[in-house]
Amino acid sequence: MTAQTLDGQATLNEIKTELAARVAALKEKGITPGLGTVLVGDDPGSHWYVGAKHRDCAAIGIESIRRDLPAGSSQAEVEAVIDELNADPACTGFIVQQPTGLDEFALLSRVDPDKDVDGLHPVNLGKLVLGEDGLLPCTPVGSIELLRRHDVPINGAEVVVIGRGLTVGRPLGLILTRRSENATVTLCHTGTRDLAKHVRDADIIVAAAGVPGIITGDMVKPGAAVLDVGVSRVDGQIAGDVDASVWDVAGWVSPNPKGVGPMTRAMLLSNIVDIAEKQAG
Ligand SMILES: Nc1nc(=O)c2c([nH]1)NC[C@@H]1CN(c3ccc(C(=O)N[C@@H](CCC(=O)O)C(=O)O)cc3)C=[N+]21
Repeated sequence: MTAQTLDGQATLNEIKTELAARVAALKEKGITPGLGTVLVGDDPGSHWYVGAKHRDCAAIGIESIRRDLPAGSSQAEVEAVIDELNADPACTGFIVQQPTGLDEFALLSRVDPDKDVDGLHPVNLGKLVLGEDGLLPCTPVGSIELLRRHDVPINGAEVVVIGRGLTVGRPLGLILTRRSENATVTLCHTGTRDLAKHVRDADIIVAAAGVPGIITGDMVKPGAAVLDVGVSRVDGQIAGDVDASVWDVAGWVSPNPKGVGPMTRAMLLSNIVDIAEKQAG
């Protein structure tokens, strides 16, 4: 048996077509959505992600507002740019990428929660915990959307999430246990004593550990859906958390690259269009 591919690249293209129509309808009402990015430093990976996000925007009619700051920028310099984008009516929403070395919590908290298209502002994470509507983080929602669009059943499913990080594992556990998703979630992490024991029972496995090949075929229940979210670099190549042996056992696997990465970008675009539509009334 070989698993069905959860093709994130093809799904991104499908979602872009849908969003382009919604952006066109907004433009007829005189509204042009705009995505802002604040990028600090010269990490090549981060530059690639930000570039890809602006290319996605251009393809569907969203304006780009790009602010690249040099490595070593001060807290006050980054905060001034955040204040500027908070106040800019052309900026529907924005993200702050790679502020390593600075007080990240202070930066996140300074973003207007209504423009927080990363869904990582404490108000939006708090709303998620409280069960109120707010902006949601892109990678968890993109992972769920990838499953939905391939008809992988989520309601009642046993899901094992590996990784408790802020951008994926922790919010994903919260989203999947909402009534609207209704999954049973086991959240595994570096303190988990017997990972294989938990993974064995899962209908859906979300590997976001950042440990290359940590999920192997012998750990997976036949027919399970496996999402490979982990991104490591081995000899310059992207290495996911999912070993090649999983493809012979699983029912569905998301490749890496071209799996969850493009879906993260799709949900960023979707968050922007959602905000613009709400403003349009
Ligand atoms: N504030 C903030 N927001 C982010 O959304 C954010 C961030 N910081 N820091 C870094 C991570 C990483 N990230 C990715 C987005 C798309 C791909 C993606 O589309 N990757 C392609 C190709 C990757 C390649 O070939 O290099 C793929 O998976 O097929 C990957 C990674 C967003 N991030």
